[in-house]
Amino acid sequence: MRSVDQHLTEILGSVTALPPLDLALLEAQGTVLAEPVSAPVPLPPFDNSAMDGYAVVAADIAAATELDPVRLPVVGDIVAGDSGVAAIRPGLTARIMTGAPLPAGADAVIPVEWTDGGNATVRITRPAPPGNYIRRSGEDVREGQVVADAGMRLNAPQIGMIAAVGRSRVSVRPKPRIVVVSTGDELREPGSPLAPGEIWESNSFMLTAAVVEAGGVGYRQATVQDEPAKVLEMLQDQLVRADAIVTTGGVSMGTRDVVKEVLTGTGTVGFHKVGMRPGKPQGFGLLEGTPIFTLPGNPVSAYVSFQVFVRPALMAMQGLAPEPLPMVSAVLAEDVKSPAGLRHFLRGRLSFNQGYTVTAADVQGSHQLGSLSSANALIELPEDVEAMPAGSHVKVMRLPS
Ligand SMILES: Nc1nc2c(c(=O)[nH]1)N[C@H]1C(S)=C(S)[C@@H](COP(=O)(O)OP(=O)(O)OC[C@H]3O[C@@H](n4cnc5c(N)ncnc54)[C@H](O)[C@@H]3O)O[C@H]1N2
Ligand code: MOO
Repeated sequence: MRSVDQHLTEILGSVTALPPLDLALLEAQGTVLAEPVSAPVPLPPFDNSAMDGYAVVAADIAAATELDPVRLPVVGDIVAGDSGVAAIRPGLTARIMTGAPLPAGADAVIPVEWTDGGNATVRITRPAPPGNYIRRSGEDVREGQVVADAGMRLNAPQIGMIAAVGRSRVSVRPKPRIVVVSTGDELREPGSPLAPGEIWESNSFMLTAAVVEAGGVGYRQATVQDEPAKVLEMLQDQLVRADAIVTTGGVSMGTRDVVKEVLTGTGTVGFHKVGMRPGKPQGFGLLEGTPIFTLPGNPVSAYVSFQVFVRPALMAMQGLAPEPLPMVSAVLAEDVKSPAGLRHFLRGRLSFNQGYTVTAADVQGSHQLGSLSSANALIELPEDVEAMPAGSHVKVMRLPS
């Protein structure tokens, strides 16, 4: 039997970051930048007004009050998009709109609310210091500044930032394309009727969704029968569209454990008992250079295996650190038991009230998907722990929410 850490080390030693791809900005949403993006010009590129109002020389209005306003002739109108060649001299003002370039000679902007809004002449009722409501060139981003670094996932703010520095395309690590395959003669498509002995197929739906949650593109492949030639042919057919393949089922000790049968000795695929519960029977290797993860068929085992082994690999393929899901320390609400020598992942409910508390689900069988779907966390108990009393601090992996 190998440990969880040994199995993960083998996996991470075999997967590499996907080669960068040049994508149009919106196509790059959710991908990870492969190179830093920097600003070719400062932002804002020019000094401009933060308010709709009047550009003035601050000294001209130093004595302005409600009772004794300063009157200034309005010599022009400057709107956003103007070329910025306008200028004023002391004693004059120009009407200016938010985002419009500050005219040469002006050193303050007076919002229209501090004036009578005049067109030819304006009465200003309050003084303002130099710099008032002026947005200076470069005060957002300096010329040459890196605004998004390699390794950053492109969410809405980063996409906005990259557009704001004038870039329409970016070099990114594409989302890994993961083909998810279920095997089992007993499996039927949801929506179709069940004959005796059959169940509705759920693993491939769950894991295709988990791939998306981990930043990949999931391709759900229809279930194949437990027939060795068909399984191998289907897996080989999938290689053209897969950066990795994830299978569930057919990897333990049964007479029809077809995934194990056809992949043993194929490529570099190896099968191991891993010291964890759930998720003991695992397979991993490269099939014509493509990573393949053969996860156990019990639904909870498949899910936990995905989070523990496949997710970190997906991170690495995106050029990210192979992080586990976020972990927090929580206080156990009740006593728990754990099998000796195995890392135990218990489904639980994590709640926050000044600190985190976690309650293990009542049932923990690896076929009991109900307790996974109502869990929001996995309690991770180390191999050397056999019991933990209520009140102990435990490591808890938060499930994607
Ligand atoms: N003699 C032994 N038997 C088993 C062992 C063992 O060590 N010795 N290990 C057990 C453990 S632990 C697990 S986990 C399972 C893994 O079995 P397989 O990976 O071979 O999976 P299957 O036998 O195909 O299925 C197991 C179980 O899960 C259901 N299943 C499978 N695929 C799906 C799916 N896509 N959607 C929903 N449910 C699925 C399947 O019907 C079975 O009930 O082996 C134990 N046995
Ligand atoms: O290890 Mo199996 O994956 O628990 O049910």
